[in-house]
Amino acid sequence: MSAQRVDNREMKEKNPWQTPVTIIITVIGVIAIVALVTVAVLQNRPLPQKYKYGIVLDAGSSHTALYIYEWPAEKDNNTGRVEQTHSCKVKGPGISSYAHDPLKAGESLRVCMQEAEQRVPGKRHQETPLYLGATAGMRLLNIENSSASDEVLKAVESALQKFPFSYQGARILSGQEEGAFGWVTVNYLDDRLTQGLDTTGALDLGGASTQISFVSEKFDGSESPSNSVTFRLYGNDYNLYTHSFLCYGKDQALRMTLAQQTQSGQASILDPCFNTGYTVMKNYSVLYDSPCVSDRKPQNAPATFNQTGKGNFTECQEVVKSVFNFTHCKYSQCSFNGVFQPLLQGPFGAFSAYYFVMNFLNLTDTSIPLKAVEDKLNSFCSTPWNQIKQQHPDVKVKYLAEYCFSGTYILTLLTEGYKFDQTSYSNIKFIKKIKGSDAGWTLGYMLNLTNMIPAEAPDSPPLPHAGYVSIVTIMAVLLFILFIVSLRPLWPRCSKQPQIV
Ligand SMILES: O=P(O)(O)OP(=O)(O)OP(=O)(O)OC[C@H]1O[C@@H](n2cnc3c(O)ncnc32)[C@H](O)[C@@H]1O
Repeated sequence: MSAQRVDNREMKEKNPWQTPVTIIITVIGVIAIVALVTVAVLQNRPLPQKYKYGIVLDAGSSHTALYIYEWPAEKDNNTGRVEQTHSCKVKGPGISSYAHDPLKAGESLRVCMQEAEQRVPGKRHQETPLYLGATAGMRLLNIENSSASDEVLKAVESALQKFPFSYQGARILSGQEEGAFGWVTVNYLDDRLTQGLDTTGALDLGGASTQISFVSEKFDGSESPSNSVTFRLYGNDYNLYTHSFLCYGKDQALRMTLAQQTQSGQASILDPCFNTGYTVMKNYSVLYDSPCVSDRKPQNAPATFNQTGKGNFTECQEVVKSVFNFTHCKYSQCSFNGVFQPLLQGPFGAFSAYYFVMNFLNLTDTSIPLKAVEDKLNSFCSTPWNQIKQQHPDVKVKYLAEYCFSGTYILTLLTEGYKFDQTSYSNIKFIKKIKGSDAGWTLGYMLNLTNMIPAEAPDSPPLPHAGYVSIVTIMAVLLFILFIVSLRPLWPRCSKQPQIV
């Protein structure tokens, strides 16, 4: 018995693992490593995300829409992070239609603005920039009656200032800005700018104007400087070709085709761009009340005329072509109306009315031959109006009645106007949204005004949280192993027989 006790005591003395100092060192080592990993996990955990907001009102010719954008607060300069979180369509017509009662233009925005108050968190209201940009409807009103357009903008401004956001102004965008910001939006949402990828062109068809914007190797801006916009974005230089055709939005283009058909001031017309059986009475002074046609109003015309559908695509295309001027061009090449256009290049995103119309007509597949597009339009235009109405009871009658014209106009604008051929047509994608955000000029406008697209590429991001934690954990485990190995001389040799001294 007593010999065994002596043995145990001697084994303890030989095995330093069992000495208090070694135990304390080991415990401290383990605690230090656990603390290191814990600090790595806890301290570097991302803080709960805070967001910033921006509001843009698109005051178009046909209507106004409000968009709310959101992005993580600490990543203003990062890429592809701004998203549209809400949109609101203002009831009623565009603000330019309130020229005779400007206060109503301001009032019309109230419901959507109240919605924005609900959607943006209260504590962010004051720092949220609010912009209103007016497009071709107001451009036309400004041409026609500049004091009326000033009054409308003033009324809109005072209505917007009543809301708790950081109001940044209401102004009329130039056609060039509208085209360029539409192009920025499309390429930003596609993540093409950050990565310096080849860009996508932008085709925007509004109610009163239409824009074409694209980058072409053949275009350096020298042949037509007024069509050139240069950008330096994320460290890359872009020389963008852009042109906005005022009056070539689909509503004003329709006016022009009607003006073309009523030049002799007749009391009725047989319109090939409307379905057979469609008939409506129109007012001459209302039709010609636009700078796009006002100088062509026939003398001695009656007050009204009857428009009756004839439903003939080929004849419709002839009327549509007559509103384009293809004869003079002082440049190496032109689209139409003597406007320079370089060679089409790359893919294109076509949005706004391009999408609404082609989507309705089931013509968004651009891989089909152009002949098939014509055939489909031919068949749609020749369908009697009654049948069209029966087949689409839920579609707004105004849109429904105009689809034959709108489809024919879009095909003519693209192929005869911009010179898309079978190959380049298949590079067009009709789009409404990209990653949840509407395609249009508003996002590009806000990104520009809030300086959210840097000229130079931002520094590469630090290690992500998960990577950081993994590295610290691996280092800690290695340290622990090293620590254990460094104590090797002190390891007990339990397998060996205790030495009897
Ligand atoms: O840019 P501007 O020229 O000022 O015009 P806008 O901003 O009012 O233009 P939109 O893109 O909102 O709309 C373009 C056109 O499409 C029409 N539109 C809207 N929804 C449509 C639908 O579902 N089907 C057919 N047309 C539609 C609308 O009336 C306009 O004529």
